[in-house]
Amino acid sequence: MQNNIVIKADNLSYKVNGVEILKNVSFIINKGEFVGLIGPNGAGKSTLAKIIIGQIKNFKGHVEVNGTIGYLPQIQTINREVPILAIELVQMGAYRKYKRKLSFSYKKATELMKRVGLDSHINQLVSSMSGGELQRLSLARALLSEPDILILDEPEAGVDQMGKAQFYTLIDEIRKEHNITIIMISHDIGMVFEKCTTVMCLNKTLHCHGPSEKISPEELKELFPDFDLWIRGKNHYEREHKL
Ligand SMILES: Nc1ncnc2c1ncn2[C@@H]1O[C@H](COP(=O)(O)OP(=O)(O)OP(=O)(O)O)[C@@H](O)[C@H]1O
Repeated sequence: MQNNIVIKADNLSYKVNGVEILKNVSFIINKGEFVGLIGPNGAGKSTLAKIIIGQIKNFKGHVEVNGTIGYLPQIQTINREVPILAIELVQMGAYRKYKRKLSFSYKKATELMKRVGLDSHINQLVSSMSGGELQRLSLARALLSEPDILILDEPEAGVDQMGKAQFYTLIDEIRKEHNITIIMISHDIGMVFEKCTTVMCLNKTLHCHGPSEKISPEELKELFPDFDLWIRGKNHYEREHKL
């Protein structure tokens, strides 16, 4: 694989109980891209992410990953009832890398919590944190193992519009600071077109894929026939904020 390619997928297909979830999906993602992965409910976005991270193995086709991956699952999957402190949740991100010696990761976890704006929450119970705070906490946890690629599954769920915009900006800054590649699954088409360098539109097959400015509203309308928010980027954002 060429040096600048971090993920190469060839003809990925996946069925569950005879039902086709993904069909002949092929793409290349280059180092440093900020990819927005969009598509309607049930399009196969999370399934594709699980194939890339190696959680699903019985697919057809081939996927090659050049680098380590940090994964932020959907926020709803985090069990908020476990009595654990915020800093401990972040340290858990080093579980594999430091082989259980969590004390090694304390300093780094503290630095990352500061970077995501949670320095005053270090000793707070996870159960008492807000949705937006929890999302940034998960980001710090995923960054602890210094991944080359970060995959985020709907990080904006449960976060208000302003929180969303701040989170996307934070992700973009971190992408540049750490020189990492980001794949973000999202339902916020406007935000994706504003912040991501590349857009992938999936609905079982890959409908369109390319630089965000090259994807036409017509292509999006084809994927989201009932969707009236295809007016891209800034216009959509300004409308949302009534600027
Ligand atoms: N283990 C499974 N058993 C049965 N069906 C599954 C399984 N995993 C995924 N599916 C189905 O595959 C389809 C794609 O699911 P997936 O979660 O990948 O979609 P998605 O694009 O991430 O959707 P959403 O935007 O709603 O989160 C859905 O119809 C889902 O019900």
